[in-house]
Amino acid sequence: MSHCFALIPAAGNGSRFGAALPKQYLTVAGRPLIWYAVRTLAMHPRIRRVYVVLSVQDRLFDTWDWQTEFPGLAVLRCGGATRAMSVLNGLRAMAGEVAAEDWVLVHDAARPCLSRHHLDSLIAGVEHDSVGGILAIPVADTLKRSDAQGRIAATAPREGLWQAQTPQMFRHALLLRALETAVSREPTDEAGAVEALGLKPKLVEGDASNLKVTWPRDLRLAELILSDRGTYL
Ligand SMILES: Nc1ccn([C@@H]2O[C@H](COP(=O)(O)OP(=O)(O)OP(=O)(O)O)[C@@H](O)[C@H]2O)c(=O)n1
Ligand SMILES: C[C@](O)(CO)[C@H](O)COP(=O)(O)O
Repeated sequence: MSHCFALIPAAGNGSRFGAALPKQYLTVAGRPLIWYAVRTLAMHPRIRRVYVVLSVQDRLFDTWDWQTEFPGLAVLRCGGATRAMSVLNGLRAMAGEVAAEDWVLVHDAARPCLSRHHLDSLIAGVEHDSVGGILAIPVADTLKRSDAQGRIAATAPREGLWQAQTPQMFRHALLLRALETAVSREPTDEAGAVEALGLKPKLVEGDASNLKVTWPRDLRLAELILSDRGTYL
């Protein structure tokens, strides 16, 4: 039977957020933002181990006592210049412990509102799939294409469009091959690299609560979601 592992790329610097420190280390209810994703993944009964990929220059991760709460957490100091490079380096570093057919669930450090329910849906939806798949949500709003003056150039059809989220779940060997092939093109997610092999990952419907903290306004929304769920302990 294939096992499931989680890989959290956390080597970004949050340039769009624009804080004094990388957004994964901003404090949310007394804990670093990344703690919430680590906690949900580490507590899921199907996930054998959680790996975190840090920048080699990272001096902030170790200011939190991770080992008391999450003794199995594995820290890989091999982040790269792009998200794809960080994930690829992480996959290479975990290769000794993870079999080719094992599943790897890649999840952004900046998506703190991942829930047990999201993980259950993704694993159930993908574990018997031959390619793998991702959480995503169908586009709900009417889409407008802008011109250079910030005016509407066209209304774009939204049929068949989804917003990609994480986790993105693929077998270790397939994802490694996909990223080794595509990394120089800087795919913004794992599915993009797998698609470039000519494969069609599965879309598993998630929900908008699994948002990514990209801009400062996203942080308040994430805090409200976590607080509403009683996730603050
Ligand atoms: N070189 C990089 C860039 C990003 N990430 C990680 O990829 C995830 C999603 O990326 P994004 O929101 O783009 O984060 P940042 O790169 O930090 O933000 P920005 O693009 O605004 O600089 C985050 O967990 C981030 O830490 C990474 O591990 N290595
Ligand atoms: C992986 C991702 O979170 C899926 O939405 C996204 O692609 C991350 O990259 P971006 O920098 O926000 O484009």
